[in-house]
Amino acid sequence: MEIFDYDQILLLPRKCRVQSRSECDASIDFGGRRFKLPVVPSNMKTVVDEALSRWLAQNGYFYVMHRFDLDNVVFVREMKQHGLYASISLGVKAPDYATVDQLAAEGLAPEYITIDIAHGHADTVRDMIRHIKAKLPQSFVIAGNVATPEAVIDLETWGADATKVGVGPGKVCITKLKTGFGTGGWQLSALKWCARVATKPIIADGGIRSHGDIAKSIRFGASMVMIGSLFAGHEESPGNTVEEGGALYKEYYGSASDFNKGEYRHVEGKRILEPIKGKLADTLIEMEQDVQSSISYAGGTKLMDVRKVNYVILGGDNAGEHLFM
Ligand SMILES: NC(=O)C1=CN([C@@H]2O[C@H](COP(=O)(O)OP(=O)(O)OC[C@H]3O[C@@H](n4cnc5c(N)ncnc54)[C@H](OP(=O)(O)O)[C@@H]3O)[C@@H](O)[C@H]2O)C=CC1
Ligand SMILES: Nc1nc2c(ncn2[C@@H]2O[C@H](COP(=O)(O)O)[C@@H](O)[C@H]2O)c(=O)[nH]1
Repeated sequence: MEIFDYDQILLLPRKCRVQSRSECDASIDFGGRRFKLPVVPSNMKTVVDEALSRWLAQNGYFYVMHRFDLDNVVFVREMKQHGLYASISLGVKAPDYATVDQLAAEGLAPEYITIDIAHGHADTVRDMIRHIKAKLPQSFVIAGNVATPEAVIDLETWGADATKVGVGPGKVCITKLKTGFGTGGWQLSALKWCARVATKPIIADGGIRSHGDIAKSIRFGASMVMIGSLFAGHEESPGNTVEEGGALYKEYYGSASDFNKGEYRHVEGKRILEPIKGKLADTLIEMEQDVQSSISYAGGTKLMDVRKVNYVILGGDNAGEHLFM
């Protein structure tokens, strides 16, 4: 098996088929809706909040609201009152079951539910998928996070409509250091490995450091890319603003950090400061333009044309050119 990460891969251009990059369509169909970009901000407290969720839904982007210190039922009700789709996160504990029951009792099926725990290849996730499918059969269920083909096969078999791949590649992640496990350092090849067996969409989660990594994720099998650090630090980002040495930063912390948990127990995340980088809407427009350019380099006109390109691995034992996935 080849082991590589984003910075060791370059995609190879194919003959251009468009007159202008504006002809390239970066949108994606995901769970029955079409979104402008194959990108979703991480469901973390310093990345997304209610206001951003509303804005993303109103402007044609996918979002997943986080699940911390939040009344999911109120959130879903308000999104629906605004005529917007609802996309929530759940864990696997008793209060999460109660949320599903209450949503079902009130006839408030969210369009998307993401079961979001650190070790998603677990019986607890199987049971939660089954509970959601019984109570809220209309909801599109995303389950994770996982790192192996076996896990993808199990989650799909248990009824997940999409899986989320990535254990430990995140910028504020310390899972690798604390546990010795994960896809940190080889996330892109883990994605490729998982995509080989997937029959449903995959969300590649974590490790994106530049916009070109979005096209690389699509090339290796993702339908959607979850991004934390590149989205944290915008003017609208929910993290607190911190001034240091005359410069302004926003805090970005892991969901399994003591900052998020409120206690130092099973900590697998840390806090960093992200330089403030302007408006989120501008970054999304730049991302769309960059993905359009990726599609044009792929010799295509639509996002999935990126899947057709060859690639090279730079350096290391696996270095070489690859004609097919
Ligand atoms: N993508 C990634 O690499 C990672 C992401 N995270 C994020 O942090 C947040 C908190 O995650 P999490 O701690 O799972 O959520 P929860 O605190 O809600 O825990 C979920 C359940 O899974 C159990 N659990 C957690 N980790 C393990 C494990 N390694 N083995 C067996 N059982 C486990 C917990 O029990 P108990 O606590 O008693 O063990 C609990 O019952 C989530 O948003 C998650 O996505 C966290 C780590 C890695
Ligand atoms: N191991 C941990 N992973 C975490 C934690 N909180 C969030 N995450 C994951 O990171 C990505 C974002 O990665 P980035 O490289 O884009 O910044 C996020 O979507 C989660 O999957 C954590 O505390 N520990």
